[in-house]
Formats: sequence, C-alpha cells, structure tokens
Amino acid sequence: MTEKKGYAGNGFVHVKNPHLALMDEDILYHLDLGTKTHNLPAMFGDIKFVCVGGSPNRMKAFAQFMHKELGFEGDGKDVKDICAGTDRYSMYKVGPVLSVSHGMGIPSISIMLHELIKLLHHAKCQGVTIIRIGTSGGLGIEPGSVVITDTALDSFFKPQFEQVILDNVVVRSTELDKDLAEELLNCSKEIHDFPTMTGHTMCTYDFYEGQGRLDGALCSFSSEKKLEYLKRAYNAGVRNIEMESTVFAAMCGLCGLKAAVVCVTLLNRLEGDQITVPHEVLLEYQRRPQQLISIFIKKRLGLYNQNKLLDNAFFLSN
Ligand SMILES: O=P(O)(O)O[C@@H]1C[C@H](O)[C@@H](CO)O1
Ligand SMILES: O=c1cc[nH]c(=O)[nH]1
Repeated sequence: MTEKKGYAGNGFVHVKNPHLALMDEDILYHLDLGTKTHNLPAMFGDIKFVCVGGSPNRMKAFAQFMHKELGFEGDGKDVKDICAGTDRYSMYKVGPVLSVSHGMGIPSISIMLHELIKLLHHAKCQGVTIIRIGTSGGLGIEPGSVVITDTALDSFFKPQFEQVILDNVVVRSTELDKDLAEELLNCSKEIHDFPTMTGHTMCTYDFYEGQGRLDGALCSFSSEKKLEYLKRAYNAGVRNIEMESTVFAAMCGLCGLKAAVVCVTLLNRLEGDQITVPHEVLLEYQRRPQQLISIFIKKRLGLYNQNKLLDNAFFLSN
C-alpha cells in the first residue's frame, strides 16, 4: 500500500487522524506539553521555521546563534528549554524559529515528529518550513562538506520509507521540497568557507552494520563487500549517510510541511569508519549547516541584506 502526500494549499499543518478531533485533550507526553495545560496558539502560533537535529546541545547552540543573528537583545545564553519537564527532547523558541532535538534514529525522530506536528497543528501555525540540521558520513566528498538532500533513500537506494502499521507495511514517499532545496543551495553561495552541494542521502536503521562499518561490536562482511556496497551507493547518487531523513521526509510531506535536510559530513566513508577529527573540529563542522540556515531564515525575513549593511557600516566605522 502506498500513501499520498499532503496538500499544503492553505499553509496549515495537517494531521491525518480522525480520532484526534474526538479527543477532549491532547497530551504531547514526550514534549511535556498539552492542549489543556498550555495555550499552544499563544506560545507557538508565530512559528515559521522549525529546525531539528539529534543533539540537545546542538539545538540549544542553534537557538543561541539565531538569537544573535536575528538581533534580539541580550546574549541569548538564558534561552529556556520549553521541554525541561521531560528529558526526552529539548525545545527552544527564538522569535519565529523553533529549535528541537530528536535523538538518534528513526524511532526517536518519529515520536518527536508526531508530537511536534500535532503541536504546530494545535497552535494553528501557517506556512511553516522545517529543516533537519544534522551530521552524517560522506561518500566520496571532502569531510566537512555540507549536503542538501535532494532525495532521501533507504538502504536499497529506494526513495521510500516503510512504516509498519499493525501488521501491514505502508510505503511512504520520501520526496522533499525541490524549491526549498534550490533556495538553500542559492543561500550557500554566500558562504565561501566550506563546500555545499545537493545529493541523495541514504538513511539507515543503524550506525554500524547498517552503514557498512567494520568497527562495530558485530560485523559479518569483508572490507571488499563494504566498499562494493558503498561504491554502489555512490554510483546511485548517494553523497551522505545518516539515520533520520526518510521518515522525516515522509511524515513532513504527508502533513503538508515544506521540508529540507541539511547535514554536514564528518568523514569520507570510502576512506574509513572511525570519526577521528578532534572535538573542536567536530563542533565547527556542526555549525556549518546552522550558518547556512541562518542565512536562509534571515533572507526569508528580509533581514539578510540589512544585516550585511550593518556589518559593513560597523567595519567602515572601526
Ligand atoms: O542529527 P544527528 O547528528 O544526530 O544525525 C546523525 C544520525 C544519527 O542520529 C547520529 C549518529 O551519530 O548522527
Ligand atoms: O558516519 C556517520 C556520521 C554521522 N552520522 C551517521 O549516521 N553516520
């Protein structure tokens, strides 16, 4: 069975569940939010950009970075974790930007997305763009490169996500918003410090055996078999490998959210498995997708050139 994508005509976030309308209250358990305990439209109604990524610290750092980039008062260090009542996920709001962590892997991001999408729906948000800013393993490209996903593929290089529902397998499309990917690639032209490209992203259920690593606790294949698989992936257009893009693309597409995946690569998987780059370099790599998304958000808000002019004025007067 194959499901169709959502219609985003009116810009609202769709939930495709008839049971929700019959519920007196919706408790978003893993976010520690709810329709009776919180005024969701007041708290979140102005959200236009949602950025998600695996690590809570990265998403806090992104919120602090956006606080500065959008010119809010103060240093943003005291930005509050809206989900502090649970230690499952972290969530920060900076003006129209929501920054949310999702943990590692498909099950973890899928739970977060169910609740986040319902949150955006209950809050009556309109015209929301959602972007995953993550890390990944690169294929045949320089470590530190940023890949904007054009198509999210499964481990068989198919653009689909298989969701088991009861005892059925439902196949969902993993198509992402092409115009958004193009817009992001255009924004990347403003950055000259690292390469950014579009490419296919392969999404796996595991970091070790699932990504053809030889260094896990279990491994039953040879180095030759690993390279043969990774080279086939490269020839199929895969430029990076991570663990969330297919379900992210599928769920956002069905619910009418314009979505993109932007990941930095930490290593070239054709050259090794272990991540050997020093901690400081890893931190700098993780900031690269954030830099790109900041330019995108500022451009969308009409703040980009204004900031550039202010930067130039500051430079000239000093
Ligand atoms: O957003 P992150 O950096 O968590 O994405 C990738 C995929 C897995 O979640 C994790 C594996 O190290 O990194
Ligand atoms: O190799 C890598 C690096 C980061 N994240 C992944 O899923 N794989």
